[in-house]
Amino acid sequence: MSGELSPIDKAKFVAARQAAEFVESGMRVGLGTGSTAAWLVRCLGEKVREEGLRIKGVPTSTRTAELARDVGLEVISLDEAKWLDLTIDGADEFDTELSLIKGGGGALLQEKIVATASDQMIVIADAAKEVRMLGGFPLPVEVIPFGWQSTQALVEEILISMDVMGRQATMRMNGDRPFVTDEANHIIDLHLSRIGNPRQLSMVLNQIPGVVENGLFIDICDKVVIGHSDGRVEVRDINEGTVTESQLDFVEDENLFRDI
Ligand SMILES: O=C[C@H](O)[C@H](O)[C@H](O)COP(=O)(O)O
Repeated sequence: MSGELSPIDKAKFVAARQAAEFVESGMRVGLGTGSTAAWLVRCLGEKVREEGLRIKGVPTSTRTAELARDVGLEVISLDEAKWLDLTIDGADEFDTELSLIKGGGGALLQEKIVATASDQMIVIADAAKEVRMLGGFPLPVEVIPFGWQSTQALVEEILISMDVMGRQATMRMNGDRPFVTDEANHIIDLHLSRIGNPRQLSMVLNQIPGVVENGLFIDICDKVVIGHSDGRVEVRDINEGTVTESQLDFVEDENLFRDI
């Protein structure tokens, strides 16, 4: 990638740049997956090279692990880290309670395990990810391949019984084959348009035997760093209820602009 960033990439970049300031030397840091999290990984790589930041990173997917190593981060497994100081990740949607939909890139399982094993989770997002009610983005549900069609039928039955809007469930495809996650599972996307009670839906979905996990992150995220394409960054904190705002410059750094 070279030259001018698109407005959306500028927004993702400034969110990542700001969030990288929460990372301190000595920390064990969960590294999210996706295009926004990739900016974070690049920013951390830059801080390691330029400022001597010393951290151990736990990636949430094979592609994040690859990028993290490429930019010079020390990568360890969650089992080696056991517990993390902080996880920084992207999201597909967030609401006013900082509940999230994640898994657009299929990494929701590792992402939820890593975020839950962290003292703090910070989400980085462009402003378009903010919604009044979750559900506009299809909700990913990770299922084991064995009997996935029966699992999908059970999911659909539950959506009907809960009277959830939309109700359509589709197998995520990669070409003409089902998409396969890092854990060798499949993803069923639920096209719901609005999720009135995300907590209840999450609990009910996870009770179906073939369901491994779903992309609703409830009471996991502590802060959202929201980037705008003009360089403005807002930070919302669930505990302190604070909103801070700052303005970041775009930094022309060839290393940061490498393709994922
Ligand atoms: O599985 C993917 C992750 O949950 C991503 O963090 C999420 O889809 C957001 O991705 P992006 O930053 O590319 O919009």
